[in-house]
Amino acid sequence: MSMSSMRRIVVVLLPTQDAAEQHSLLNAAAAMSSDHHCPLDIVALRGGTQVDVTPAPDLPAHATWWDVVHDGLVQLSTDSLAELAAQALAAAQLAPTMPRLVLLPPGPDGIEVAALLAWRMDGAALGQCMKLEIDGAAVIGHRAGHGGRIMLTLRTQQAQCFATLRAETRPERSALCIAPDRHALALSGTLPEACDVTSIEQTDALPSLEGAKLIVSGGRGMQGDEGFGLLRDIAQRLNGALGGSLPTVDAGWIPVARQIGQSGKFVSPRIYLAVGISGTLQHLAGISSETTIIAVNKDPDAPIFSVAEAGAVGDWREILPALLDRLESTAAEPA
Ligand SMILES: Cc1cc2nc3c(=O)[nH]c(=O)nc-3n(C[C@H](O)[C@H](O)[C@H](O)COP(=O)(O)OP(=O)(O)OC[C@H]3O[C@@H](n4cnc5c(N)ncnc54)[C@H](O)[C@@H]3O)c2cc1C
Repeated sequence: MSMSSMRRIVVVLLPTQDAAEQHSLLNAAAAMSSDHHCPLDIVALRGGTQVDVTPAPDLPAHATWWDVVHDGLVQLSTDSLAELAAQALAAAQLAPTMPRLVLLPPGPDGIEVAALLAWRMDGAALGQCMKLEIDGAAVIGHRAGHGGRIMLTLRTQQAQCFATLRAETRPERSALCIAPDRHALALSGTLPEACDVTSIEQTDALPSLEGAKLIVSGGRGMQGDEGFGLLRDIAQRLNGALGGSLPTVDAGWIPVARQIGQSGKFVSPRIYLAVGISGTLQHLAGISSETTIIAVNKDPDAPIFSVAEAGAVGDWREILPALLDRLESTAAEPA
């Protein structure tokens, strides 16, 4: 491969991202770097009080890890993170003359920081991609548009490209660990001033998907509000969060903030109860490979059963009321 078509891959890890998302991105970036013989740098950002990220996934031997700490990074706003990322890219001297593909973890913070960096560095912003290819001097990004209703293919030759990447397939559980070439960088450049934050009380009584240890999730098979009412009661009993597939958001049964999948949220609970969900790749792409899936579906051949650790074949109309009764009677039993 000629140097002119060589592209450096730089992964920027944010302190606001959860470990499963970071590992999934690192696995995908490592595979791309090995396939295309591209240099790979990982820039892990954190404030002075945050714990550092251990380079756990199986990284290629040629990877370089930059542990970047800034004592002034207290407020984790996307403006501060973008500023720190820009300072880190300059300080780590990641050959700005070589074309770069800069990758951030998927999710709202990653998307915003990628866009801010593209704007600052006059590069191409490819948005939240499900797949990225390097074809000579070009980078090709595949991503969903209009909430997953159309697929976009974006091709750019720009030297600086910025994207988030959520891999299409569930990454393998990673084998630990090749320690990459590791450097520490302490930065002290000015960061944007902290702004006042006003908290707005949530109207939704259930916990949000972010950080939830248990998620009760429904699909098109729930057929409406009655089914989702039962799921909500079960989630409340178990102190879990409520989620759903894309069609349930389209139907207005749950808010878009609770959509799980490729064009929705990435979640990594310990347990994911999937009811009336068929288990398409686009839905499973939003669930960590570390999560234990329990499925309820009336179709024994539904693909969700091939990834579920336990399940029940049957109609939710029979299974869920019995489950709720059981939870209520257990709660009522004297301790
Ligand atoms: C680019 C792109 C992005 C996408 N992004 C997402 C995304 O982020 N999230 C997402 O979810 N989808 C996404 N999709 C859509 C995805 O392809 C599927 O259409 C969707 O995941 C299917 O949702 P579902 O499982 O709820 O519905 P279905 O596939 O229709 O499955 C319904 C299931 O319910 C079962 N069922 C029916 N009645 C009952 C009953 N009474 N009791 C028990 N089981 C019952 C059926 O057997 C069936 O398995 C995306 C698609 C594209 C092209």
